[in-house]
Amino acid sequence: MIEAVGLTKRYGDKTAVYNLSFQVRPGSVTGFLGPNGSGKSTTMRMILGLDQPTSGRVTIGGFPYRKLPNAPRQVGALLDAKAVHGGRHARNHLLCLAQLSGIPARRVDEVLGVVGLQDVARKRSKGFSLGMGQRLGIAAALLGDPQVLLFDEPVNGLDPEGILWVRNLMKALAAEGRTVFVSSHLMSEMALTADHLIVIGRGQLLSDMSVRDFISTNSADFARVRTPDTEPQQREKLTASLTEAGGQVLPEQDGALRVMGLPLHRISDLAHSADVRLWELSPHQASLEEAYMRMTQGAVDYRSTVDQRAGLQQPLPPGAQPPVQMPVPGQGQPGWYAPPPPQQGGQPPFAAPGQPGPPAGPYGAPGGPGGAPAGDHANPYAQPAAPQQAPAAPAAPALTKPEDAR
Ligand SMILES: Nc1ncnc2c1ncn2[C@@H]1O[C@H](COP(=O)(O)OP(=O)(O)OP(=O)(O)O)[C@@H](O)[C@H]1O
Repeated sequence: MIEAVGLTKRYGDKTAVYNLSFQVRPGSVTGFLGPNGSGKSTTMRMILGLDQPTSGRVTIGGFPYRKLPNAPRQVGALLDAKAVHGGRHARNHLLCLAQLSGIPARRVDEVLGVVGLQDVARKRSKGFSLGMGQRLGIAAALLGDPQVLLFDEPVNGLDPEGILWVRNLMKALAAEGRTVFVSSHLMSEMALTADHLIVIGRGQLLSDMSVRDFISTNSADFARVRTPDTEPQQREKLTASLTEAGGQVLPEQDGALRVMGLPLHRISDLAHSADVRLWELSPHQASLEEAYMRMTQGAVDYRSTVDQRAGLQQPLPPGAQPPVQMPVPGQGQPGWYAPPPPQQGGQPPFAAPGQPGPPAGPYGAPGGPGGAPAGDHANPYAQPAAPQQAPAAPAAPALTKPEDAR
């Protein structure tokens, strides 16, 4: 188990992580979600002893990483897939890592097979695509057959087939009882991969709950109701009638109403009784991505001015509380963006009604046979598809993090 207690990290006057406490348990995939710059990588580096907390502590199995006996056999991590000596062959790179940690050479060939790089094992990694680099990084993480695995944005640069493979790999590793901690800024991906979610914004905890609870808390049903555009008084009349009947009514940016707490047939009856004509009455479900954006929108460091003009800061649904954000030294004023007044224009973030994406997902159960003995010759994670070939394309991947540019 990974446990953080009051974890805080400051770089000069910049607070990257503030008073973060959470637990990551074995046997499940825990998604670590947050917008760019929210402190995910910093937290992972502190877990791995690569950065010292300014205050608080984080332990793995009760030990800080640096005091963990035989750490490379217990903990594997993919932090930065580009941190590879590009002049080395993929196999040599893994061999060096294995030798440093006293891991037998045959394990190198095993993990190359696991990640589907066996056919390019003797190619220099500087010719690798971003996706191949990710696979090599994942191979390195798996080398010591560790019980605890950390992956920082593992699907970065992967094609859809690669994303599906990573998703199944994570689930298979967790099904074997391992602790799997995966960071991402994509809610949709985590909803399909993770069992549990830890959401942070500006280095602070925003949510810590199972995916199931996150979905039931955040993807409430609602109805969209539209009255004739030419008769605004009809809209007001209906709003009053629905509110009086116990419904929660929010204006949508396109002039429709979002109604919660009343079934469709009741809305229809109420409109009829109030002598209001309807142009639209349709059932919807708020998407998980929308809930995540709402949760983190006050904690986004980098925001397009176009987003602001377009009203991408969404109102809270009735009853929902904005995340409590304590002022953090070095982070300026924490903010919750108030809903724009209905007349100010703007659009909801998603044109179509959302699909919450059940955690089981369209891809079914984990691919690996749970409980397969470690080091078994049968490859529990191997993908059926052919490995990617060495690309002719240039290798230089796009910089993805602000710190890469430093
Ligand atoms: N070594 C450093 N020195 C100064 N500031 C840093 C350093 N490392 C991170 N930061 C800052 O701390 C904050 C958190 O960064 P971090 O990389 O942990 O976020 P992240 O959630 O992993 O972001 P991303 O999703 O973009 O990778 C950012 O504002 C970042 O610029």
